[in-house]
Amino acid sequence: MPEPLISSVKVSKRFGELAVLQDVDFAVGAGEAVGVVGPNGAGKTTLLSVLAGTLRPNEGTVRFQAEDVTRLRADRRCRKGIARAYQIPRPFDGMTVLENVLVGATHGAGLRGQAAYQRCIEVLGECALTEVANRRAESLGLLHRKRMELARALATGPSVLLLDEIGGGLTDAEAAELVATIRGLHGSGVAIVWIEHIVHVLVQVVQRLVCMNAGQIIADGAPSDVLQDASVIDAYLGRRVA
Ligand SMILES: Nc1ncnc2c1ncn2[C@@H]1O[C@H](COP(=O)(O)OP(=O)(O)OP(=O)(O)O)[C@@H](O)[C@H]1O
Repeated sequence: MPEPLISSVKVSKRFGELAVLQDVDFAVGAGEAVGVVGPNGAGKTTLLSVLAGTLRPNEGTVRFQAEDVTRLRADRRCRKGIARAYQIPRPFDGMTVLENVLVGATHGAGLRGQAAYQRCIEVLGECALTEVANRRAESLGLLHRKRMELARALATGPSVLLLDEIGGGLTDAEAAELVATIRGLHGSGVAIVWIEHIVHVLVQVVQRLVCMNAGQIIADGAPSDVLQDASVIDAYLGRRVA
């Protein structure tokens, strides 16, 4: 087996007495798109935080590009190529869309001057934000805010993009537009780990689905197989999905 791009190896995380992750082995290959589903409180966001470096596991290791990054801070991991976009976009108000994305290019990727600006122009295009580049972030609607959250993460030049329920709150038409954008990003070679409760949206992008329950991975495989897995139906879906 080749070394995965990013992985957790026997990762456990506790909050006080609460065991939120238990011995979780999770691996994503370069350029792969993996969806993560599971009931509320299953530990999905915690796993993403452990991969991104905003949470330190109690046991186990996180590896990225064949390096043990368990003790590396989130900003250092970002420089190496691990970027994260949040469910609730966190724009810098008072700044334009372009300026927000520039923060990702300068602080996240360490680019300066023309190189940073050029990266932003490319990313704004990839995220269909060119037309609103000079608008203030706080004036944007939800879909554009989500796109900007993506663009800021993308401007850091990631090899893997960690997405946490980025489809939440969108209409079906808006979600379809976001799917098209994320498919484009994946097509350009960025690996994607996407937590999402809207399963029919998720499976339009990912080739592999992981289901978590009570801090453990209970299924991992092709989306069609995982969605028919009896333990996944029991723990999460409640019924078979077509
Ligand atoms: N900082 C924290 N301190 C204490 N408990 C926490 C903390 N963060 C998460 N938890 C608890 O850990 C458990 C797992 O939370 P997590 O957010 O990882 O679940 P999730 O699968 O992402 O759920 P959801 O689908 O609702 O977002 C929950 O019981 C949650 O309340």
